[in-house]
Amino acid sequence: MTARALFIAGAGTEIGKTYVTAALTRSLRAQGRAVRTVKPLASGVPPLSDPGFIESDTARLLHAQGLALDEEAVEACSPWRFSAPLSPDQAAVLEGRSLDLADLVGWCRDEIARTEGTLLIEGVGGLMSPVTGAATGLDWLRALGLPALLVSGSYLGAISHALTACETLRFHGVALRAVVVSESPDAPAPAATVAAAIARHAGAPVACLRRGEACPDDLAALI
Ligand SMILES: Nc1ncnc2c1ncn2[C@@H]1O[C@H](COP(=O)(O)OP(=O)(O)OP(=O)(O)O)[C@@H](O)[C@H]1O
Ligand SMILES: C[C@H](N)[C@H](N)CCCCCC(=O)O
Ligand SMILES: [Mg+2]
Repeated sequence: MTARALFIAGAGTEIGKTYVTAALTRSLRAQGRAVRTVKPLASGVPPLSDPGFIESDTARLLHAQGLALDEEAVEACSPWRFSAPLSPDQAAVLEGRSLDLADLVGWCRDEIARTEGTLLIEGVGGLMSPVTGAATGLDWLRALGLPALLVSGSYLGAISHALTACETLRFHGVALRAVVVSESPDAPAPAATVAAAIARHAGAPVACLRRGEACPDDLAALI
């Protein structure tokens, strides 16, 4: 069995990838679709025993899948976890560890092969944030050959960040399934206005997720 898989990339960090991925996961599950959601490489994740773990991407994604927060589920969702809230390569160094792109790609390929239904893979930081000492998130995405869902914010500057990421994906031949604008706090323009500006140049459908909103049906229908 081979999953229909999608890579959730970011125009930057802390802009809503996990929020959007969790919302999408809930929406697909509510429609009765088989979905598995993973964040293979995660930095800023304290140990499971730490009360702060509940705020981690791994915890949020497990919660969206209705899974228990136990060691087995955590390991299956995020096999490479680092405590420091830094670029993962730097966080790994602080723990005297390192990560090889081939291992990360191999793990994802195995998940794609054994998952039934839809597999959502959340990336790390922005599209070109480092994932190892040598490789970026774009290298990871290209090696997997998956289509991308690009998550953007709506803060001032987000339009250029999103379109720069769209151009980079296009240049490297990565299929862009859709862009999702996740409303940033205190943004000076409505998220819908930012989404419309991105839509004029993105060459892909653009959806908008207001603060606290669930996944819009038109976005779930694209996945
Ligand atoms: N549309 C939204 N509504 C409400 N809260 C949101 C929304 N988008 C993002 N957030 C909140 O903003 C914060 C950052 O979002 P999130 O963790 O999804 O970013 P990220 O892109 O996944 O970051 P990272 O690069 O660390 O993976 C979180 O607290 C999240 O819950
Ligand atoms: C800790 C943070 N929330 C993410 N997990 C990692 C973001 C790395 C960004 C690196 C960069 O592009 O400068
Ligand atoms: Mg995240």
